[in-house]
Amino acid sequence: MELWLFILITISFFITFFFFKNKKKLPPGPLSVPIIGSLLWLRRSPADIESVLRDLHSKYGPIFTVHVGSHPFIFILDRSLAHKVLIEHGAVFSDRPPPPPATRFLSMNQHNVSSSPYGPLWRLLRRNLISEILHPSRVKLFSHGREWVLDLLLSKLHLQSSSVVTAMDSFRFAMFSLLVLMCFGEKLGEDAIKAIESAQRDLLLYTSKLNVFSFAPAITKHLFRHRWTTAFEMRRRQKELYTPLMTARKEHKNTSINPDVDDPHGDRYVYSYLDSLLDIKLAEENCRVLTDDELVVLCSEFLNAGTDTTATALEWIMANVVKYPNVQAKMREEIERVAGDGSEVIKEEELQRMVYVKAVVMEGLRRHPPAHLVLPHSVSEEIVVEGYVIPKNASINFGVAEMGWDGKVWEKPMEFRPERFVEEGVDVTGSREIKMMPFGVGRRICPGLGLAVLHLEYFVANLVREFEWREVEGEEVDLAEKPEFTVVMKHPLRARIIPRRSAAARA
Ligand code: HEM
Repeated sequence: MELWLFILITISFFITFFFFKNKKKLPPGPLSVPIIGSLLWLRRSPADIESVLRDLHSKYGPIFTVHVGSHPFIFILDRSLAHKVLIEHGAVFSDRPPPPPATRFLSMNQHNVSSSPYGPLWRLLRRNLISEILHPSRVKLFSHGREWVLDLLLSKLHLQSSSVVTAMDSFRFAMFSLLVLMCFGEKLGEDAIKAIESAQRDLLLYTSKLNVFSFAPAITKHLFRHRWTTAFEMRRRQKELYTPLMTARKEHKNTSINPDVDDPHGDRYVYSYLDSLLDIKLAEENCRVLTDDELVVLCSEFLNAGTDTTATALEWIMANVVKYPNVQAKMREEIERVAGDGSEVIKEEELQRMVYVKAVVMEGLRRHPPAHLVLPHSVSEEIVVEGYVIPKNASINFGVAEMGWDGKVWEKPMEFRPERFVEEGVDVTGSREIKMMPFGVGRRICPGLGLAVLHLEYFVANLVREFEWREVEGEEVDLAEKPEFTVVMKHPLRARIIPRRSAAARA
């Protein structure tokens, strides 16, 4: 064959190949300008991004694509389509996109529940978390911990009751202390908990700075090297704080103490999340146990996943309780009817009979979901949805807030009306139909759903029983939002709290 003919055939082959390759019809979206478009997108604030997504939804419909670099981000803001992909095609849509290479150390190469690919490791870690810690029978074992933390929280609030309280810090600390107990099995002192909390938080807030590594990692890794080393140093600090706790638990495991009897420190020994992780053997990797770095990553995930999410939801709910005295009065009436007006705290069994308290919590999660998007999903194989190709390298996300605010399902969706859940309950798992999805739906649904709802009901009911929550004179509660790790109140809740019973009655 002549050389020129060979070259011509080769060129035609490549042109045809790329033509067909590029012909894949991705969901529609704005034209992307390489590099400049990506840089502009990366510079946007999270608040901006949400309003852009809303505009793109009205322009392009229920599913659309945004390109950052060569990476397609696909968004679904429509309830029925979300149901179709997350429930009907759940096995395909439950993967996670790989993190940028420069940040892989944060998840120890995806060796945790939230970032591991849909496969045997994820199944093992998730099943362990649910069956050993988050199953209702296990959650019950920590009721003493909830009473302990509630008592600390109420005592702290009582000390501030003559002045104005900014509640969020106390809420976050309470949720964190509870999770530390469930994670390490120990009731640590306030200073120790605070040290771990600040190490966690520093790293968590810093991770948003690592987003730059998603774009041209070969270059950004050198340009932003300082960010990488800072995050690395923060992880080292975290490990330093965890090490004595891990050592204590390993020693406990080796001394064959009967877990059903009291431990040498006088506290009841309760099997903790860390204990369950120490018992894991990775079948796919010669049955090895988890390394210390992997234990740090998994414990850190447990503490992060359940703290800000629950504390944020608690703050939003209490903000509405302060803003709407009629809601507070109805709760108060129900609490008294079910639990009497004795001096004890509300018991977890009593919550089951508090229909209105439960409705307030659900309405809070619908109107103010702590996460407006879920964690990014990806598909395990290329699939066509509504005539569009969803490629394997795409990150896929879902508009949680938009779904809970859909006027086709909810009358006056932006109003805070717990009554809607008294008349008719809702299935937040969305298995038949999605009406709201504050915890995601499908195979990656939040495994902490039950624990989070229990914590919210327990703390909301007891906070309302203990204090009357009032607006600060001249300061209307402002429900403006600000996206951080979760979507928090732009102006944190400040309230005047008046004890409903004397300190003597509490004692
Ligand atoms: C109000 C509180 C909470 C909210 C609103 C919430 C919300 C969410 C959401 C939206 C997701 C992502 C679902 C997806 O990717 O499709 C998620 C995942 C997750 N959550 Fe929660 N969460 C809360 C509390 C908790 C608690 C208390 C824990 C555990 C202690 C927890 C552990 C996790 C884990 C491990 C994942 C990853 C699941 C997986 O990838 O398989 N969350 N959560």
